[in-house]
Amino acid sequence: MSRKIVVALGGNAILVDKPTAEAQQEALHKTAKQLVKFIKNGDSLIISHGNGPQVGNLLLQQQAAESEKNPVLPLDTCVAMTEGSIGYWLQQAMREACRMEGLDTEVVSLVTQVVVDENDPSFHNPTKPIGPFFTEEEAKSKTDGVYKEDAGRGWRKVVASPRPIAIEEANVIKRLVNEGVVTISVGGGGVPVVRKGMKLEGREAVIDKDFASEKLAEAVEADMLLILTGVPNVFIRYNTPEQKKLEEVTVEEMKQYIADGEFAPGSMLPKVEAAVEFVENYPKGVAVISSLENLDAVVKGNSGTIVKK
Ligand SMILES: Nc1ncnc2c1ncn2[C@@H]1O[C@H](COP(=O)(O)OP(=O)(O)O)[C@@H](O)[C@H]1O
Ligand SMILES: NC(=O)OP(=O)(O)O
Repeated sequence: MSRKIVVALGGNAILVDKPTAEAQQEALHKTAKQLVKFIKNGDSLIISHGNGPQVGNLLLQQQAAESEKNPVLPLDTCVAMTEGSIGYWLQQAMREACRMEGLDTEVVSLVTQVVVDENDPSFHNPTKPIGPFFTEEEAKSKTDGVYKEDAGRGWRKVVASPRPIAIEEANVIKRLVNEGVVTISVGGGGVPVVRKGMKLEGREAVIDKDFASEKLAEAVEADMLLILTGVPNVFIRYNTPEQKKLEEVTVEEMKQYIADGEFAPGSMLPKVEAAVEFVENYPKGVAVISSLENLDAVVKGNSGTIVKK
């Protein structure tokens, strides 16, 4: 049976070790070889991806070269730039992976605008980590914004991350999906915009790609929201001797684990919250959190952490 699958690619699908264009393209070629298995299986793929490391690096490059003739561009524009660059790498990789399997599937990436509330409290409380990791000492000497500790992995710049409300280009994405085109959209969470009468205005922020992917999954009425990250399953009591793998979990059970504080805010919590939100808002669908390495089993539908009504 053909399924509509929104797959949200996490950091390790794009940036494995080196942040060079070449290394990221190589990682995306490996990712595409895995993802093409869904297409071979007859499924429709609706792809989204993160941009946290890339958008932070782009800002640093701009700051390093700043002059009157070469000003630093606003963050919403930088999100659009990274959505474009990663989208380009990914559409090239997906097209090649399809051809290698004898498939002539069309692939397109779209710079997507995502509507947010201009009064979202996150504009006054930055939480979204971007760019490279620093030591505490390095971070405390920075003067270009707020730096916070990121889930035990080091210190990173943090920026506002409003919740997505609607995807401006949802209808065109749906049309492309219905025509059998593999779409790459809401990359980096999409460009944050607010509605001002007839106009859309960009806002300096980075939307969480898991929440934006959830909105995308609702918009296309996906059978599955698949969040791919660095672990094959979500765990409770993670990183302790009593850690336990979650396999099939109901929305109510997952909500209880969230309330018990089982998931780290900067890493696993947004994924679990996005999974719960999708199944609550679109109960016909399921949400799966797993890793690229585990994809063969996920394609068969019996692996990863599966959140169901
Ligand atoms: N409860 C948990 N269960 C599984 N992994 C967890 C948990 N808490 C934190 N993690 C870590 O969070 C990571 C996912 O967050 P992150 O790397 O920020 O996401 P992304 O893959 O989108 O870049 C996992 O690879 C794992 O190392
Ligand atoms: N925008 C976003 O959520 O990016 P990461 O997943 O790379 O943090």
